[in-house]
Amino acid sequence: MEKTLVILKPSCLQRGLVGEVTKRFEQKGLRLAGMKMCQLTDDVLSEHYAHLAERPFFQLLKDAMMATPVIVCCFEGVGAVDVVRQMAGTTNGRKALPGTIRGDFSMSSQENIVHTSDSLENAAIELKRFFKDEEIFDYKSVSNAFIYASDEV
Ligand SMILES: Nc1ncnc2c1ncn2[C@@H]1O[C@H](COP(=O)(O)OP(=O)(O)OP(=O)(O)O)[C@@H](O)[C@H]1O
Repeated sequence: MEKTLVILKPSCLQRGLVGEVTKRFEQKGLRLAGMKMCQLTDDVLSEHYAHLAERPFFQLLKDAMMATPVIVCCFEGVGAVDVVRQMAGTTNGRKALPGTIRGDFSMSSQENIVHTSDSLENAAIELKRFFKDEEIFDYKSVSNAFIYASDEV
């Protein structure tokens, strides 16, 4: 089953939106396969945001991501990477469409509530960055009765 990384950013925790954001993904039909609270470090953020290293806001972004712990989540489902990305909305909260997480809860490019993997390839890299293999639950290991109905067996 396709898996993607979601980071509930410090802005999500500070605004008290953890339940709301998680609820949206769950209600959509995505399945939570991993979740933990952790304090990010400058080193891991430099790796995670390496594509932004030359941007003027790079250090500010890293500082904002270390302002409080974050919650890293693994959601899974058919087409999960694109579904989650669409639900998050575009980077700038002021431009994100209403109905998306950023469109509904952010007025900022930086403090935009969630990070979501932007491709299947990056999702695999990012999940490895933030989770040990054993921290991702394998739903196939339990009875079929627990497997959420989906168009993929
Ligand atoms: N112009 C900006 N000013 C301040 N922060 C920014 C700006 N552009 C991007 N960021 C921050 O850097 C993060 C990563 O930027 P990127 O261009 O990869 O956007 P994204 O793929 O929509 O976001 P994410 O990777 O967090 O899902 C953004 O989510 C945001 O927090």
